[in-house]
Amino acid sequence: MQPLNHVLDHELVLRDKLAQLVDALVAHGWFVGENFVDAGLCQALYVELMTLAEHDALNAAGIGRGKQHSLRRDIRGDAIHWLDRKTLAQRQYLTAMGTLQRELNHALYLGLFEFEAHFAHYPPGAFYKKHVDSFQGRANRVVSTVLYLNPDWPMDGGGEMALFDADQPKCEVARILPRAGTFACFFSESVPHEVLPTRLPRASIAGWFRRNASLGGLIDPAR
Ligand SMILES: O=C(O)CCC(=O)C(=O)O
Ligand SMILES: [Fe+2]
Repeated sequence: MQPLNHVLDHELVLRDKLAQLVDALVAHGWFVGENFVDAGLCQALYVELMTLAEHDALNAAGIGRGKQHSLRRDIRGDAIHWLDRKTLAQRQYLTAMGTLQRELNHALYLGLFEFEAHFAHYPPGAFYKKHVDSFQGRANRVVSTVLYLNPDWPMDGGGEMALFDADQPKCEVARILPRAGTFACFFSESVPHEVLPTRLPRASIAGWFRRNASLGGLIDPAR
């Protein structure tokens, strides 16, 4: 059995991390934390994604949802695999996101009811042009998340995520190196962001907390 103070330490570290995340979301609309997710878990997720990539088990990512879905390599060049809870590492990550969902609902009354996420692999040269993850009036994606998985990332590796100010979308406010353990989240509707062209294979998990949005009797398509 773990000594009680050890368990309490962990609990306090988690509380502190979640409080920092919530404060940043409220103040700026976005949060970035380095070493935010356990290194062993990131390593397991990285191995899983790279194995999927080696076995051609990823699908070219598109834009738009439902009938509007289309492939646009001029807009985004990643290949994806939706998390399906089949491995322990995925279940551990989804459990952590469940904790974050409860905290966001508790602190910000966001009414989040679901989390969807996919692995993403950007081969050298790939990028994702500036966009927002959810359009006003169709706000079923409320909070976007990204966990980076590459064990090392050189300063000249490219592939950073640039975040832009919600009120001044031309104004870049952060540039994030995609290093394992770094976790970013932001409001899906208001924070424009972009993946700069990568020079190395780039591994991540993009995820979204959703609210149910059925439109005029139409059930919103899941993806
Ligand atoms: O991988 C990233 O840094 C961001 C990915 C992204 O913007 C998306 O998948 O919508
Ligand atoms: Fe995005």
